[in-house]
Amino acid sequence: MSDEPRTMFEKVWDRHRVLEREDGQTLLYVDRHLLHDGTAPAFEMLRVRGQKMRAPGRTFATPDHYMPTNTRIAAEIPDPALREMVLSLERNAAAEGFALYGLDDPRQGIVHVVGPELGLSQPGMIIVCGDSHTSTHGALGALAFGIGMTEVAHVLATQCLWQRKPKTMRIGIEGALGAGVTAKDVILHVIATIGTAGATGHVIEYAGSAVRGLSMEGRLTLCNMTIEAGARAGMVAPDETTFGFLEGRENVPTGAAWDAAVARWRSLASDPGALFDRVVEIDAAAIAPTVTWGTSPQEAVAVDGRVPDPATAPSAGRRAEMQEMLDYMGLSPGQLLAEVAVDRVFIGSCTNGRIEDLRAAAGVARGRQVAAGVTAWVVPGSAQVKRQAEAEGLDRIFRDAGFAWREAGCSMCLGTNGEIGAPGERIASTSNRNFRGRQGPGVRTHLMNPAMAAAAAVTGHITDVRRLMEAG
Ligand SMILES: CC(C)[C@H](C(=O)O)[C@@H](O)C(=O)O
Ligand code: SF4
Repeated sequence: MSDEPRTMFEKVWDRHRVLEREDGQTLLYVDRHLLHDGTAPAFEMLRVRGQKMRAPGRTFATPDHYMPTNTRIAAEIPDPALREMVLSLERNAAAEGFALYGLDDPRQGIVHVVGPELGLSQPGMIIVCGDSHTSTHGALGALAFGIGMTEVAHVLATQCLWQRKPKTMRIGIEGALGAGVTAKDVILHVIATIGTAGATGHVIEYAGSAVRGLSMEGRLTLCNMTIEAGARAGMVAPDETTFGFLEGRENVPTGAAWDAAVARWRSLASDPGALFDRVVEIDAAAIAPTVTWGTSPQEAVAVDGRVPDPATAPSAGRRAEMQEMLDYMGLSPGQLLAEVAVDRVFIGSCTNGRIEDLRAAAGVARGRQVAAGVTAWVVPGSAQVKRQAEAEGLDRIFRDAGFAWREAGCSMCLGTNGEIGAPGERIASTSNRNFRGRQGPGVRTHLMNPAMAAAAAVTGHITDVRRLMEAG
């Protein structure tokens, strides 16, 4: 290895290289393979080839996408195809011998909440999963990315993966975040700044004082939505926040092995002078609580702002695109965001379904009532988050305010098992994708942070949570 200063990404990449192919692809060793209940086709590929899994001990699974959040009994899944997804994961776990945190396991949950929570996701690892939001785990200083179904089969069979080396991007966020501004607002602001294709082909390292100041939950939210900027992965250098979060978790080393791991993890940070292919600077103080108005995560503005006017678009193409989004969203140019009424509220997902998110939402819901005509759901990101919230009495706060308190899973983020809105309904959602029809045919989604979603629930319209806080 040369003495050139290296980025954190390069250090992790170098340590996992098995061999290089002439066409520029690298074979990487995979430390952790996470599976969810959409993985059945990959096991079918193995069966067809007569292969067995290479390293079941490095593989961990949990049902999340296709399990409804009003029951824990797979037999009660109404759609036979979805039921089969969940049941086949159980059969494959039994046949191949990998760990399954099933429906009756206190560790079940959304795979991207469960990995960090159980200490399966650790600094310096390569972590893959057949799911785009695998970028989440990079918050711990891992190189974590989503892979396709044939790649899942390849990892199951070999524990290795061919990849082309991505480019690197450093996003520095310096300064202090304002009142009511969360990691969700930071990432929506980043995506609005660089665009949904802004980081295509890159691995982003988030750095700067505002990132250092984020909790682990906040960093997980930041890296989670990195994929919505087109990036391959997002990473944050491990520090005291990371170590404090990991220490004592189920799969984390203890005693002398812990000390050795921490020493190794400290050396992962990008070397001074390491070069990135692209550098972006963001002023933390310029970030407001942010809400999307369109049908792509980049169409986001400050909550105290107005719906943009297509007349101001820089090109005819963009003007037409904006107009189409406004038509779908049922919004008018120049309309105040804070005047837009909502029908439903969804608090949950791998972006914002962690304990800190539920605490923030409960802080707003406490002593208030869900507005008449609004249906509001809280769906914990994992069974462990649910138990913790219940131990803190958050479920009572939500229920007393009129929110539904559900079992852990992807739920309305993905919209399976009828956990969707009705056509034309508007949802304030803490999830990560506001694509057309994502939360049901004709449904309009506004992405925002958990406190703002709770504020929308109790006022019945999009609300600047800072105003609600001032009002007491
Ligand atoms: C179903 C799954 C493969 C998909 C993904 O890859 O992201 C889902 O999690 C999503 O959020 O749309
Ligand atoms: S919560 Fe949503 S984004 Fe996350 S894995 Fe599930 S469906 Fe995908």
